Amino acid sequence: MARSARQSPGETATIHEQKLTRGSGGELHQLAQGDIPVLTTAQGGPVSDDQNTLKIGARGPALMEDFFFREKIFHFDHERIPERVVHARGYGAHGFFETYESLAAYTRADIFQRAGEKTPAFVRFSTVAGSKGSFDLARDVRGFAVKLYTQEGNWDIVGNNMPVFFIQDAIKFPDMVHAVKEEPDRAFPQAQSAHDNFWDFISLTPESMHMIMWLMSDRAIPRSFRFMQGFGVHTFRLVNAKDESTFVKFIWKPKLGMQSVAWNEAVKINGADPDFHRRDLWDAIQSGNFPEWELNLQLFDQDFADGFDFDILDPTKIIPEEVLAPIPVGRLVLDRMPDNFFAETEQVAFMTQNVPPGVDFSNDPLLQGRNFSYLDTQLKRLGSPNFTHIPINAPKCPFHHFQQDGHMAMRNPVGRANYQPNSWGEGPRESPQQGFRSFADAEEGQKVRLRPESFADHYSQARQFFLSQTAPEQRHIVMALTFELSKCENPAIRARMVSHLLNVDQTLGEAVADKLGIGKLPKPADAAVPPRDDLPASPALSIIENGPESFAGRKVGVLVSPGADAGLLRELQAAIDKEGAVMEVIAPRVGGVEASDGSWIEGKHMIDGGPSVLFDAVALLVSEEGAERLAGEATARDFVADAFAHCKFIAFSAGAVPLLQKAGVDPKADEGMIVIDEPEAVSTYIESCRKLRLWSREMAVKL
Ligand code: HEM
Repeated sequence: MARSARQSPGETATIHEQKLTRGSGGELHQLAQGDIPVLTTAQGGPVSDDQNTLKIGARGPALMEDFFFREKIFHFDHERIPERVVHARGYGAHGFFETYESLAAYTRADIFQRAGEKTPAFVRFSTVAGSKGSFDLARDVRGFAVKLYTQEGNWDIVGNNMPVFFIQDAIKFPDMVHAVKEEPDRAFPQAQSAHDNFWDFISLTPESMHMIMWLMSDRAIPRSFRFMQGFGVHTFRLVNAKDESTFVKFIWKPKLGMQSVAWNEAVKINGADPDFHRRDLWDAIQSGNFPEWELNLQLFDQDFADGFDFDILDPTKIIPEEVLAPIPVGRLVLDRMPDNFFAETEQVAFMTQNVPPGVDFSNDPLLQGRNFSYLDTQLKRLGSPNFTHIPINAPKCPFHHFQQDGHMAMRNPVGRANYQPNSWGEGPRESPQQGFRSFADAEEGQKVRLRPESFADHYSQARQFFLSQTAPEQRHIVMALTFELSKCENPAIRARMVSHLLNVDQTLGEAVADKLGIGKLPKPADAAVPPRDDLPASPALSIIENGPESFAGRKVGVLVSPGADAGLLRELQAAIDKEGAVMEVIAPRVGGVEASDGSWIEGKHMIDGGPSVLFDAVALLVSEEGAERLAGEATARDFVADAFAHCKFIAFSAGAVPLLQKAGVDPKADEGMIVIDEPEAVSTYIESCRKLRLWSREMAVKL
């Protein structure tokens, strides 16, 4: 009888604390033993060697017969699915929605019938333009897509962190997305709107001007997904048990308040931590700090719609909160990260047309188009009409239908009847009482391709948004437009955009023209209808005006050196904990430093890997000798100079002065520079941090 050749030799190798087995070519093998299961093929067959293909002799050709290798590589070769055509980069989390009070007067949706009802939820946040591997701090809209697994099927509110959109009709969506994505001949820029094609399209699409104000504002560079609002954008309907309809707009408001970063900071964050937003959500949820939003409804009837300044079907318009107060109706809490990113976050399929009975659509032409697009795109992306069989997409309520077969059918019907009506006495059957009934709106008219005249005002609300911003926020809009347009090679596009900005606000147009070096102001663009200047400012639109007055959920970076005051660090840690914030230590070496009292301070970051852009505020707890030494390092000087330039509150021990000076920062520059040699000063520092940023410094640093 022939004996098989030796397959895997068994010499032991010790790599630090790991005991492995060494193969004949020096490669390492980890063997199953104890509780560690045996590796198998996808068919369940146990595997003996996962390091070497099957060959003729150790140096010979590989064999087709190696079914294990072939299965492994075959599967790997097919791992990728198409990324989303938009919103490719995203991050999701599980949680629940809790209803405050019954809304039965407005809707028969089961989710709103009982106070205290908890409905499972999955939320995916995203950027729009960049591909799956792009960075988090792009200047971009953020997707805010919520899937509510209600007792009457899945309800998806597929929203954004801005309440308006670029275009009024879905037929323009492919053009708009083509224009913003990388240019097709050169395949760049990635995840950036700062290029000719985007601004060419925008400057020829005046309906986008309101959205452009939002996109150029700080809303486009949020500090965290946790600090963003979300909007359903369109007008929807709620329909009650008597089939009466109320118009509704959906708004999510973050409990921790809104916050954004500065553009100069965003650019640096993208280099320091391209996963900044992901990591932030992961860290918060894993540490039990569950982010929360309140769902607010703006409810109105036909009379309000008829009397409102703009068409409520136009997705480039808002209803200001001062005109129609939002009503909080429930809270959304995110308390669990997915077990597997691909299975859940990547495969989740949101669709605007997923609404339960009691929620209905309006005729907004953008929404109507979306209702077609999302189903279509899921088939392309997930590859089978059975994408609802994937657990993240399956309803959590009982469901019964006659759809069958197709690729990867996981839930297959049992029994004889796969049609109805049938005479087998088998269901499921329709229910006029429980089933979805479209609101029976009276519609009639000619079949036309027409934009309503009521959509023609493109500038008034753009102006209202701009004038509702605080001075620093207006400056940021000017700087954002200047930056973006400076990346356009074609001067005609820059000038064309300025011609629109003059219609939004004369000072805005002039400021951008000046910064771009456009000598002669262009004529204001021809407006379809004259822009209004009588819309009152809406303070609700400003982030700064609506600050949280709390530092909860934020992060302090503490730079330490050998000889740092451990007692002060403990005081600081206690005060930050009490505030509901997080402290992280940055040290010259990640292993940490010895404090003045001989205790050891662990580092979370090394100075090169922990720049101040990763933190909301910083503290410099360094000895004088440590400061002298750090002052010789560019990363340490940048740490301080950036924190100052980004208008952050800076606490420092007296020893830190040489470092501040070498970084070009005057220790007495303003009230944002706080000496903390005494424990009492720690509370002054934390109180200051509640303002989040000292924007009054901005003019001095010319951010
Ligand atoms: C108010 C306007 C819009 C908003 C708020 C919006 C929001 C979103 C969000 C949040 C996502 C990402 C969903 C996720 O996280 O998986 C998304 C994806 C997508 N949107 Fe929109 N969108 C808008 C307009 C449109 C329009 C007009 C169309 C097409 C006519 C469209 C087509 C798509 C497609 C094809 C995807 C990719 C879906 C996927 O592959 O899963 N969107 N949109």
